[in-house]
Amino acid sequence: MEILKEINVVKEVIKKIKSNNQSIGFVPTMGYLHEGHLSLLKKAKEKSDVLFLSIFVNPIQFGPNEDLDKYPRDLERDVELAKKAGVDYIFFPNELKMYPPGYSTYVMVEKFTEGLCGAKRLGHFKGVSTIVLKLFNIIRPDIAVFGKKDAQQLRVIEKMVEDLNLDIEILGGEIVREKDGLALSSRNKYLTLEERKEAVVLNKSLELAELLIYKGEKNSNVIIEKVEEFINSNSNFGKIDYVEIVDYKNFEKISELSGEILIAIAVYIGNTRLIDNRILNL
Ligand SMILES: Nc1ncnc2c1ncn2[C@@H]1O[C@H](COP(=O)(O)OP(=O)(O)OP(=O)(O)O)[C@@H](O)[C@H]1O
Ligand SMILES: CC(C)(CO)[C@@H](O)C(=O)[O-]
Ligand code: BAL
Repeated sequence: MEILKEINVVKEVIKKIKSNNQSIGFVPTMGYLHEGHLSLLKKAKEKSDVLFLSIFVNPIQFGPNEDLDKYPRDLERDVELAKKAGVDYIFFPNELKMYPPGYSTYVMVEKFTEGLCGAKRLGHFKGVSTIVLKLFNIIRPDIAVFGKKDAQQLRVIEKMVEDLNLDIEILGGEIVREKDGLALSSRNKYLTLEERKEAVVLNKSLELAELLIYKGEKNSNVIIEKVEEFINSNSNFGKIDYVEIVDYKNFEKISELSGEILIAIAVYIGNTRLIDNRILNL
């Protein structure tokens, strides 16, 4: 496994791989790897000849009051985990090389970024789609894998690829969870012991939503209300950022549930903002 830091070196490596007619699989991350990331790497490896992982805490997707500075980083540990996962190359770029002074170009996927995390983290998805397109242009992957935990991000990237006619297959990886149901996230590290216990409330509230839907409830507002009630009455540190239900394909709010739907939630447990969701086919 090699760690590449320079964009022009990556481009040379890519040229060689392409000239050997080998396919490239790619998993973009912000590092501090966990089993969720490893499952995406496994999926990408199964479908490609050469496996690329990028580790880059992308400053332009963080708002001014967010956790850019304290976002967990541990390259040494990431390198060991990546080796075990069969990664061939880690792209670990320097911030100034990605965004040199005078950097001016951004990508904006409209409509799909208006609600959910897009409404709560202004500018977040502009930063995500911009860095992902830059990474795609540098690495030129055949396939790229994104986690369903960030369901809106996955849909935004699919839409960008479709709208900009990129020849990249986007795959979604299932959400990997702790034994008690909490979705793995690098940000779980911020939780105190008490907050960690309480964080199961996200998954449990989604279990309740699923149960109500399978019992026949079709009204979005009823489900949203019950999920909010559940979170509020089962947590001391919890503060709801949003609970939303949209049609997963088009990202439009729906009042009556049918087809492929996304129930997405963001909840602060103490100061830590966690997200979780269910994608259901009704
Ligand atoms: N529990 C999980 N299961 C599957 N994929 C995941 C999981 N957590 C993150 N991913 C995916 O890993 C990729 C990189 O995400 P990222 O590096 O932001 O990790 P993260 O754990 O989501 O961090 P954070 O939640 O703190 O932003 C994304 O495509 C994301 O959806
Ligand atoms: C896709 C991504 C690596 C872009 O910075 C990030 O948003 C993430 O880790 O999900
Ligand atoms: N997992 C998406 C990256 C972020 O929260 O900024």
